[in-house]
Amino acid sequence: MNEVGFLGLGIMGKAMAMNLQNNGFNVTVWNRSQSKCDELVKHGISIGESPAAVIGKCKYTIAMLSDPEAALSVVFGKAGVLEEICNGKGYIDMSTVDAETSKKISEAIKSKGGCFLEAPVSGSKKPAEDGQLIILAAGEKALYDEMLPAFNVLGKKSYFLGLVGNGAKMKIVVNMIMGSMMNALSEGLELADRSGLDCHELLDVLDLGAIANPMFKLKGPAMIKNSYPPAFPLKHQQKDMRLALALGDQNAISMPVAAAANEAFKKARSMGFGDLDFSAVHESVRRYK
Ligand SMILES: NC(=O)C1=CN([C@@H]2O[C@H](COP(=O)(O)OP(=O)(O)OC[C@H]3O[C@@H](n4cnc5c(N)ncnc54)[C@H](OP(=O)(O)O)[C@@H]3O)[C@@H](O)[C@H]2O)C=CC1
Ligand SMILES: O=CC(=O)O
Repeated sequence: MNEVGFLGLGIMGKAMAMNLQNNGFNVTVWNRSQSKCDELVKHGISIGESPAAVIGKCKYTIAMLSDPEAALSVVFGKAGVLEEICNGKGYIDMSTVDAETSKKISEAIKSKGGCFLEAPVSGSKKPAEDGQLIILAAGEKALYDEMLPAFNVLGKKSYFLGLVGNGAKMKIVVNMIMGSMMNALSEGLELADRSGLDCHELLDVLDLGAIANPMFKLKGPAMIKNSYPPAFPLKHQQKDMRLALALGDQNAISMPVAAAANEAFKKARSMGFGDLDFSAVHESVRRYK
């Protein structure tokens, strides 16, 4: 397995496609905006003119797209995945979407004889560049086994979680927790600052105690400087909170903390911070001075 297709060259997709190419795979890419494909040609990566063209060329094709709408349109749209998927080909969607979207895609792929795996990832731009993602796969186990050489390049650990939908749900639950934690840090930094404390000392104290975590350590110093270079865009974190709240609705789980965090991310989006890092939710607290 060394010919792999890759659809979607955003922050994550570009890093993942490059990793595969640098580690012995021959990658063929497609992206809605052609300029992002052109940048990769100098690294030996080939370009397909549509999702269908990539599927036609490659036995295995990975997708890394922004949201459920994008994932569906690349599969069901004109010159989309469904036009060329067939017996003997595998489609692996690594985007963060809800379980219903994933199941819809799975059923369509299977109706054409293809194999499907959902495989969303935990870990951001840097883990994607370093091949240190956590892969949350579900769907056809045989395809999972065939994809392990690629997953071993992309990630530090892969899980097979069973039926399609379980990978999507696991990813959404993880990101719901992450989004709530980011809001707690934002409020904590603001409270420390406005009550006369040193925010760097707050981060030191947090880092020594029971709630130390890599996210606070990584994002905290930049947040103190009001700097939010996008690694995980805020608009995608808010999408994940929205999907988590919908999953909570389906299961009648009361989630007031997640609901409040979602409101803060929505506020930050309405303030124009959707394309910045999700830590920019800090601005929705800060600007209420
Ligand atoms: N960034 C991160 O830290 C992480 C992100 N994720 C998830 O991975 C996925 C990708 O994230 P990321 O790379 O950050 O996102 P980006 O916003 O950087 O990239 C999104 C990609 O989706 C494409 N796209 C958007 N809408 C459409 C559409 N209608 N049709 C076709 N293509 C479309 C974009 O194409 P174009 O270039 O033309 O706009 C681009 O290739 C998301 O689901 C996100 O939640 C998961 C883990 C970490
Ligand atoms: O989905 C985002 C991440 O950091 O994981």
